[in-house]
Amino acid sequence: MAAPGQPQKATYDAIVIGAGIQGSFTAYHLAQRHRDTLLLEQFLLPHSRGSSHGQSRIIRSVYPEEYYSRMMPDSFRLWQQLEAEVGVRLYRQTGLVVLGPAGNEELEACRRSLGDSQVLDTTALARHFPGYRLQAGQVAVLDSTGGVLFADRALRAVQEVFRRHGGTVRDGEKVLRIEPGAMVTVTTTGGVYQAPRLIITAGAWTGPLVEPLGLRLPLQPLRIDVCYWREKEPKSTNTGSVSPCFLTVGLSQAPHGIYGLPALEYPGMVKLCHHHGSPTDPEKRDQAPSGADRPDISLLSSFISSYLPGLETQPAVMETCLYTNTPDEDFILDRHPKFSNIIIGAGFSGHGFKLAPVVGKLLCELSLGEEPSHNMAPFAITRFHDVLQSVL
Ligand SMILES: Cc1cc2nc3c(=O)[nH]c(=O)nc-3n(C[C@H](O)[C@H](O)[C@H](O)COP(=O)(O)OP(=O)(O)OC[C@H]3O[C@@H](n4cnc5c(N)ncnc54)[C@H](O)[C@@H]3O)c2cc1C
Ligand SMILES: O=C(O)[C@@H]1CCCCN1
Repeated sequence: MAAPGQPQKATYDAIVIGAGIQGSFTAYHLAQRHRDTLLLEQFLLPHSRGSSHGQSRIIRSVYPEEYYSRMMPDSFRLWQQLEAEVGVRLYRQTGLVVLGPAGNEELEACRRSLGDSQVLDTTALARHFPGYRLQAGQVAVLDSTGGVLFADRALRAVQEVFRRHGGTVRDGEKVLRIEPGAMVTVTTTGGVYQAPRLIITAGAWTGPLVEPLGLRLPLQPLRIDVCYWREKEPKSTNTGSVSPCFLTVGLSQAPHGIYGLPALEYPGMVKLCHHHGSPTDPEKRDQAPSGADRPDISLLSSFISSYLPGLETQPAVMETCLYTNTPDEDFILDRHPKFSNIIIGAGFSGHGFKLAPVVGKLLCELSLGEEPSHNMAPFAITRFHDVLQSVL
C-alpha cells in the first residue's frame, strides 16, 4: 500500500499518453485484444486544444504516396466497423476532387492511385462541382470514395468502445515524467502508473515529452486557421451542402495546397482552409497575429475570388487547430531507438485523421511485438539524423 500522502501506484498491460484520435484508436485496438489499458489525457474531455476536435475531416482513397493509398481500404473497413459498433454514422460520402495543373507530377500520382478513368474535363467537373471555376490548363481527378468524417463524433465513439472493452480513461491528468524500464513508470499530476509498454501519442506536445528520453524529434507544431465562408446565395451555386470535398495540388499561388469541405457544420458555410500555418508553441497558440496580418486569410480570399465566386471573400467563422509537421510530412510510427517498449506515434502533418484506425492498429502491433500489417519504412524515426541524444 502507498504511504499516506503518496500517490497510488497502479499497473496496467499498456499505457497510452494522449486521448486525441491516434491515442484513442491505439487504446481501442489494445482493449479489443484484451490488454488492460490506461489512456491518459492532460485536459478534461472533450477539449479543443489539440488536433482532433471539430466536426469534420476529409477521408479519401486518393494519395500521391502509394504507402498511404495502400492503407486506405483497411482504414475505410475499420471506420465502418466502428460505425457498426456504436450504431452512429461517422462518414458521409460526398466525393472528392483533386484540382491542379494538367501534367503536374503530384496530380499524376493521385490519378495513378485511383486508376486512369477518373480525370474530369471542364464539362464533367461542372456537373460534379458547378460552383468551382476551373482555370485554363487545369484538370480535376475524382475520387468517388472521398467524403467527410464527423470528427468529434468519431472521437467520442472510439473512446466509448474503448471503455466498453474495459479500458480506463483518466482525463485532466498531465504526464509529468516517464521512466523507462522493463516496467515503464509514468507520473502524472494525479498518480503513478506502470506498464510493460507505453505508447506516446501526444500530438503537438510530443517533442518536449520525449526529450527527457533522449530523443530530439524534428516536430514543428503549426497553428492553423480553420475558416468557414458564407455562400452569397444559400444553395444557389452548389458550392455548399451538395458539392464534393476538394483539394488543390501544384498551384503556384498556394504551393502548400488549399482544401474545402461542403457546408455541413454551419448551415450555408463552406469550410475552406490553407494546408499550412504559422509555427507555434501549443501553450501559446492563442497569442496569434491579429486580423490585419494574416497571410492565410488573404491567400484564401484571393483564391475564392478566382475559383469560387459563389462565396463571400471574408470568413464568417474562424476556429483554430494544430498540425504537428515532420520535415517530409510523413508520420512517425516507431519504437524508441533505445527503449523498445516505448512506442511513438507523432508528426501527423495535417493528414492523420482518416488513417487513425490503421495508425492505432500499427502502434498496437508495435507495442505487442507483432509483425505490423503495413510497410513501416516510411515512418521510421531513423530517417532523421541525430535524433538520439546522449542525455541518458
Ligand atoms: C485544421 C485541421 C484540418 C485537418 N484536416 C484533416 C483532414 O481533412 N483529414 C485528415 O485525415 N486529417 C486532417 N487533419 C489532421 C488530423 O486532425 C490530425 O492528424 C490528428 O487529429 C492528430 O491526432 P493526434 O491524436 O496525434 O493529436 P491530438 O488530437 O492533439 O491528441 C494528442 C493529445 O495528447 C494530449 N497530451 C499531450 N501532452 C500530454 C501530456 N503530457 N499528458 C497527457 N496528455 C497529453 C493532448 O492534450 C491531446 O489531447 C487536420 C488537422 C487540422 C488541425
Ligand atoms: O488529409 C486530408 O485529406 C486533408 C487534405 C488537405 C489538408 C488537410 N488534410
